[in-house]
Amino acid sequence: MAENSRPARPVVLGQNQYGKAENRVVKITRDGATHHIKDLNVSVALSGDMDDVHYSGSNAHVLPTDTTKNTVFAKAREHGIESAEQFGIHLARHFVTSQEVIHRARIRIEEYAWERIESSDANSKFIGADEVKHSFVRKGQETRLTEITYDGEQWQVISGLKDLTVLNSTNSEFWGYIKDKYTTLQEAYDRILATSVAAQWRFNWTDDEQKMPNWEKSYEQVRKHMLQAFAETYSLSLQQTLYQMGSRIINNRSEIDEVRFSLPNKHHFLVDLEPFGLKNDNEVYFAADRPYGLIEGTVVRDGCEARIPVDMTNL
Ligand SMILES: O=c1[nH]c(=O)c2[nH]c(=O)[nH]c2[nH]1
Repeated sequence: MAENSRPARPVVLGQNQYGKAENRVVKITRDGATHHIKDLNVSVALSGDMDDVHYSGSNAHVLPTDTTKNTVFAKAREHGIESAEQFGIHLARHFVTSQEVIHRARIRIEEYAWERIESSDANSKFIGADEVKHSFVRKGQETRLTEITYDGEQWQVISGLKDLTVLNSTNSEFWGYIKDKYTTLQEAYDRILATSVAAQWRFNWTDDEQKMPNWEKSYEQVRKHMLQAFAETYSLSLQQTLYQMGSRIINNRSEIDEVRFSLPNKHHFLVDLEPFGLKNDNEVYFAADRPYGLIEGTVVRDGCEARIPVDMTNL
């Protein structure tokens, strides 16, 4: 057989590519008290001289997918994420120019957009700004919910929302918890706190003699108070934040007697970049999707009954 010619094969390998898909990288850039967030889902697909690994199992030309994952996180720190396009171009160039055997890189990126949470009047006077500088709500509408029950005499209206995703890039700690022989969690003194809020609230309008609430205004105000309480609470646990969100609603909205929350703790783990000689001072995070802590609870006006079914909020 002539050198470089391929052996005759009855079955021939066609197009192929490989890499790590869906690297969930969150980059926080701190400009004093003002934080900026970039939240990406980055998928890497590489192709090149990959015949051998398929035909014979030789890995000599394989840059491990694990390395492509590490590269995404390290480059987020080293190069920064100005835009998804700029980051994708940088990554693709890196893979193709740093490894002779890689001839083509395809980088696909989904970007999740966030906007800042507006401050309450009291807090904006306190911090001197209309927005909380480290608090964000995911763009895109949440789903609004309602359930109405009528038995010919009494009304029960429970309204709510789901998929309202919020994030604080600072002002969250978690420490002082039970440690048993299975505990490995390190105490956190400055962590990301993120959740996708599912909440339901019960109106105290129960009969036609009572003045009916303004449902539209009520929804808008509940949502606002919920977001502001999330943003403005210095949190020692998601449980504490849950209670603050509920009590802010109960204290500000006389038409509501009870709120129930189901709050998944959307964990963001600081990526260890030390092996690549990089410091990671609360900048680059891996946004894990599962498993997640699930924090649930009811907040009720003193003297009122809790009637929202415990397992309703996950629907
Ligand atoms: O806010 C939190 N509450 C918990 O109960 C908990 N448990 C955990 O591992 N992390 C956290 N965070």
